[in-house]
Amino acid sequence: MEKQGVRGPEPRPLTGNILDVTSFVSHSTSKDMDSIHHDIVPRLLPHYIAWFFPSKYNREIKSLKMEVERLLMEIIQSRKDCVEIGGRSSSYGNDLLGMLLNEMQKKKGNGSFSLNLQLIMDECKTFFFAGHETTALLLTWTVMLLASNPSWQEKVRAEVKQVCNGETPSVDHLPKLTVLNMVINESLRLYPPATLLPRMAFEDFKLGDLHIPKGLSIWIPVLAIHHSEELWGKDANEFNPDRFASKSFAPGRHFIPFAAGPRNCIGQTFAMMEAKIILAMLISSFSFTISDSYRHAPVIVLTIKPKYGVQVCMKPINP
Ligand code: HEM
Repeated sequence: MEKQGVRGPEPRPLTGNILDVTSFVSHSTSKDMDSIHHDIVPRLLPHYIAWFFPSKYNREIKSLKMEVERLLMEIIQSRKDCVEIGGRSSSYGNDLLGMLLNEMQKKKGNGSFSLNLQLIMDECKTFFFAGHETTALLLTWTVMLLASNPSWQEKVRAEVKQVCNGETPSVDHLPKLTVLNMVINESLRLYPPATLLPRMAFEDFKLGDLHIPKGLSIWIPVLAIHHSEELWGKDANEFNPDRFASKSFAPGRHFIPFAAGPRNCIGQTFAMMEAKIILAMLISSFSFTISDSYRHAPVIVLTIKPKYGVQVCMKPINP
């Protein structure tokens, strides 16, 4: 990790978190199904009971759920009104919600699987949940890394200046922002927003020396894989975007921030495009350093978040 100009505590590797994750995974794959059930069911039972208990917390969750559904229903209804009442439009729109509503209308009454409003609302919730915090965290950690590594910040700024030439970044510019792409990949490697991928074995199979029985839950430890010295070398815990410059680098094997295979992230290209545009705009308008009040404390609560936030000092750059 470069140290020039870094104020406040130096970002530290994530060893503690990685060990926790690894030990959980090896624990859960080395036991047979029966003992796992014996272990896990008693541990989870209080949580199930707590879930249905009408506590203040549970009442708040339910009321927030209703509020989200009410807001979504309002948006859906206004789209429907445009087409069905006013005849102001022949389509529900060309965004995701519009496409789902158009599909629901087409399939109505033809006997095949049809979408209903509840399913559409659930899809909207999935996309919001899957797409919002993950992208926000990618931006947060990348800003922290750039603020702590001024020479990489300069390299990205010079590239954006040369490629975009003062224009707002467009779809034509994005493939040319290769240094920015390397920095984003390195940020996703060090701080993958989705730290674990839960899977379940649908049939018995062998994984190396391990026998995996049908029905076993397997948690793929993304964070541990991304920090493995065996896979990434001695500097696995350091910020070194250059590792992504190599042509021999094979995405999808050791680098899985968006998972891999048929259930990988459907929003991957969108998220990368969004991140590149936002970071390119930010870096061409501001220079930033990490604040003295920043405390490096990544915590894992499904995603990996900075416990005390990321405070940076921003200075406008005169064009
Ligand atoms: C940096 C940003 C993002 C990261 C790191 C990320 C990561 C992931 C990962 C790891 C999965 C697989 C989860 C699993 O298999 O257990 C996933 C699935 C998914 N993501 Fe993303 N995601 C990001 C942004 C987005 C965005 C912007 C959207 C939507 C606009 C999105 C929508 C989805 C959806 C719908 C799925 C479920 C796909 C399926 O099950 O077939 N994600 N994401």
